[in-house]
Amino acid sequence: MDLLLENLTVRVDGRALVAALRLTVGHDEVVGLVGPNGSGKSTTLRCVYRALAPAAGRILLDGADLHGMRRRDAARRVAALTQDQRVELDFTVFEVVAMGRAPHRRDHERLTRAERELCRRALDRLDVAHLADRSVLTLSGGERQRVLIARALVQEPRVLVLDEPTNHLDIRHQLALLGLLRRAGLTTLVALHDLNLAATVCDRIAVLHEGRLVAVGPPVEVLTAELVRRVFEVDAVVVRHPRTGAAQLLYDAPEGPAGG
Ligand SMILES: Nc1ncnc2c1ncn2[C@@H]1O[C@H](COP(=O)(O)OP(=O)(O)OP(=O)(O)O)[C@@H](O)[C@H]1O
Repeated sequence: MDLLLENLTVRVDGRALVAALRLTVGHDEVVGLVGPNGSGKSTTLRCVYRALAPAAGRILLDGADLHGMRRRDAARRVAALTQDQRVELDFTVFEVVAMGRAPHRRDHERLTRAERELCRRALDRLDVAHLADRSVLTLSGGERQRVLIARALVQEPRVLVLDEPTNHLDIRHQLALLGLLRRAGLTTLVALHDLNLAATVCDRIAVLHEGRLVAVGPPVEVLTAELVRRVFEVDAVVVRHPRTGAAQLLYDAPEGPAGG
């Protein structure tokens, strides 16, 4: 499914938080949204999972206006992992993952055998099967994050929107998650702070600066020392990973090296 952000503009109190953003994410493509704090990444994603409505422009899914759809129809197509998703009720991990089926079921309908199997597979893929019967209230930050990603997958969306999904994850689970996103076969838009992770996993990177798209393209083309200095205000050397060829940044230490 193709996702098209067509001249997306979001205004709050007359100020444009995102201005005339045009971006496509193709079927089976992983596009990374990067940019400094406050550049409009979460605001953009919030429009895609319909927590915010655009002031101007449209979001199209295979040509259909996402904000014109019934809530349930949108929820069958788009799953989101947001920054502020909390699970404060005493449900088990399995129950929380099963909630991802809600857009596909009528209220109080029992899960089918196939749906239970789908949930089990998602628990396995996110390495949380051993926690299935635990209360979500007892989980660590990284475990909870993986449970919420499993819930997004059982929603069987066509489009996946993730806001900083590697938050709380140790490096093994960060890489495992990003590998999973690559193999998921979904239209994926993911906000990431870590430019090296973004360069490792994304087909294309879109760079936001003060609410505007300033660059988009394959990581090796977009992540230049000049762009990193202009947008992120840090000095870095861009190298190629000796085994994968991915662009990777080596940042200059701030003045006064540790221990120096
Ligand atoms: N409801 C709101 N009212 C006023 N300003 C807002 C609102 N929501 C967001 N903003 C502002 O819009 C700008 C963009 O915020 P956004 O959360 O999209 O940035 P971000 O790129 O995701 O940042 P971060 O990297 O810090 O998560 C920020 O300056 C933020 O303070």
